[in-house]
Amino acid sequence: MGGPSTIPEVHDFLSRLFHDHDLIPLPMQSFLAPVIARRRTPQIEKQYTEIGGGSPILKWTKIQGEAMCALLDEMNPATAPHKPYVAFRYAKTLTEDCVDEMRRDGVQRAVAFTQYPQYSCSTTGSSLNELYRVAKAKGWGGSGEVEWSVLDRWPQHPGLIEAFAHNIKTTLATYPEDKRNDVVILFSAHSLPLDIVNRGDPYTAEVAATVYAVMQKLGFSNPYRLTWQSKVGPKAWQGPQTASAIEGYAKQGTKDICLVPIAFTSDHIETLYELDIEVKEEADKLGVNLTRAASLNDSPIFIRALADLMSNHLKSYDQGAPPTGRQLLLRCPGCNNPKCAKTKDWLASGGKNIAA
Ligand SMILES: C=CC1=C(C)c2cc3[nH]c(cc4nc(cc5[nH]c(cc1n2)c(C)c5CCC(=O)O)C(CCC(=O)O)=C4C)c(C)c3C=C
Ligand code: FES
Ligand SMILES: [Fe+2]
Repeated sequence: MGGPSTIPEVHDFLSRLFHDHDLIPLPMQSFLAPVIARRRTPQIEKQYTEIGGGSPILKWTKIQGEAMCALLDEMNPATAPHKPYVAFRYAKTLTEDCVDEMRRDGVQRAVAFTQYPQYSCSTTGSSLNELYRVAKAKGWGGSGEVEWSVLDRWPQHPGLIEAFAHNIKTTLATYPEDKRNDVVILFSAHSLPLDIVNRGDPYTAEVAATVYAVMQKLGFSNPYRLTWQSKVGPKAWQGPQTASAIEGYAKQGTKDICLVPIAFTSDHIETLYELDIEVKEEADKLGVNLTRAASLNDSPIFIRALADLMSNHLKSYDQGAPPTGRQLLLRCPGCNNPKCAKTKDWLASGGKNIAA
């Protein structure tokens, strides 16, 4: 997805986001998207200003990619050297610029590695559809110049689970020992509109799978719930919302809550503004002592997990595994987006067969 690194980039970021029919299918999209983007820009600019003048997502993604590749060069000398490229959906580096850069470098073998641990057609699906669109438009996919494979989801990778559990334990350790196990752990994920959930999107189930695995790793030491944040617009979204869950628990007498962002691997506006400023202020008013587990960012456990995932992926590919997992090839039962079918066929062929 990416985020604007500076305030002047906010408008273009929002404009691309609202033009994305895979994320937000609007009627008369090319007319409405610029209107909504323009109307929303001042408020979002203010939020990015409050978190230091931009999104740190590019910084973290580069750090993670470079550190992962340094480890991979040691773990997998057979496929070295490894080089990370960033393909954001709505901010720089955009997928089209990333593809140009890869082409200039003469890349012959590439892995599309989603940085969303849990798969949603609105996020990873949209990014893969964009990769297909760009490759086709530039005559790159299907040209035989490059061989693609895909790492499309990793909601329960043991290293990911360990990295989350480690950061949670670090935060819980700040509580007095006699209160520590009573702290309610509130896992918070970006919500989805219910029509997307009901279309059969895998995200809700995969986020829940991550949460359960983390709690298992923690030995179910604390009571916990999964709640959903960042609802936008008038539609019905997956609930309960994180802010109302805190309100509900405050009414029930809960004093200590530890928030855990579970569907992003680095900080951005949803953690730094929505959780740390907006939700925190509300919790203070309700008399709830709210803490937050750190995002994974440059966690060495997490970076080792990325390298391990990629190393296993490259090794099994070299031993004859297909370019994509089976799960990527199954469309949502309610999918009526023809782009999904074309992208999946293209990826199943390792980026070799482009549809006419
Ligand atoms: C797992 C992550 C995300 C899912 C799933 C997701 C779905 C989703 N989002 C919107 C609408 C908006 N999202 C916006 C910002 C935004 N979204 C995510 C992640 C997920 N979105 C991130 C990381 C960010 C912020 C990037 C940053 O730099 O911090 C925005 C823009 C901000 C705003 O206007 O409030 C919108 C709009 C929908 C409709 C959707 C599912 C269909
Ligand atoms: S919307 Fe899920 S596969 Fe098309
Ligand atoms: Fe979003």
